[in-house]
Amino acid sequence: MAIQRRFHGKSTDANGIYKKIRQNAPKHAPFWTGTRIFLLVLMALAACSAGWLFLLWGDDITETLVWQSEIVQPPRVFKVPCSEDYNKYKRYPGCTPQTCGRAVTDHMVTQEEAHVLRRLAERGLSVGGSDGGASILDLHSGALSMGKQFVNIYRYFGDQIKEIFSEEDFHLYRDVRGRIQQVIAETFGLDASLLYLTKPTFFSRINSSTAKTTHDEYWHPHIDKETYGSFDYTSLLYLSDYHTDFGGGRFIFVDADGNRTVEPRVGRVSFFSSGSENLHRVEKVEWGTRFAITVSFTCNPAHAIDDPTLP
Ligand SMILES: O=C(O)CCC(=O)C(=O)O
Ligand SMILES: [Fe+2]
Repeated sequence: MAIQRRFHGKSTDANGIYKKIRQNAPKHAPFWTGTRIFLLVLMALAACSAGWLFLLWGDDITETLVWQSEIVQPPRVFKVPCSEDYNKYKRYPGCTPQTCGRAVTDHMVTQEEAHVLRRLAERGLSVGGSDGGASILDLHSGALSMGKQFVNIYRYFGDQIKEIFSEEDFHLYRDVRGRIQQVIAETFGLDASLLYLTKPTFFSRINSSTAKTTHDEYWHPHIDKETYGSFDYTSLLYLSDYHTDFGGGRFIFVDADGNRTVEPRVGRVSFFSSGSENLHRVEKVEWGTRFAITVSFTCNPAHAIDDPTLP
């Protein structure tokens, strides 16, 4: 009852207020009608633009850090605060990440060099390859995906390996990794001689076929320092073009406030500190074939590996 009485009281007051508003309202309404139409048009335009942006960016991309069509000369650097991850490991002054971030440059490796490396990967992987998803070729350990497992390409082919790879190929591979090491050191303010190549460093080939084993599921979000242990800096050299050679397959940084992507381009080098500040994944490849090299670096000399040489 009490509630009913209060409701009636308020209702009477409210009626009075509405009457006052109506009395004070201007008699001519055209101004309001025009504004309403203007607002409706504005809302329709906003909805259309949102639709276009949706089509352009896909459903889960907040920002494209570098588009495939761009040519980035000096590294484009995006700083991010370092995670605590590095505190769990021995610190190496002059190398252990103190400034963290991501960077991309198209200026370190020419398109011709990238094409030579891609042909190397094509030849190596053509003799093996997984049953679906991603296949890898590691010139350091010799690991090559084959069906549902891996073989050692050097043992498998013996002397015939020289029919697949040449000294020049290996020379270029070593040279390119040296340049990448240099640009990482310059960008993060490190002493390049305190940075060491580490494992796994490998070529990847990804297509739209269904992965048959967990090894070949390349699309899961991950932190390189957790996944691989020794990594302090990860770099990726792309050997094929997003849009032209393959669809899907963009590299995505999975940040708390959204997803930021790097679109692969032949000769593009993308590099970043390997801790959880750079959680990332690769979008599923929808068509075509995507080639890349993951070149990894550590600050811990105990995890250093040598450059590969032809046996
Ligand atoms: O190929 C890429 O773009 C990323 C590969 C990657 O995340 C990795 O090798 O850890
Ligand atoms: Fe990774």
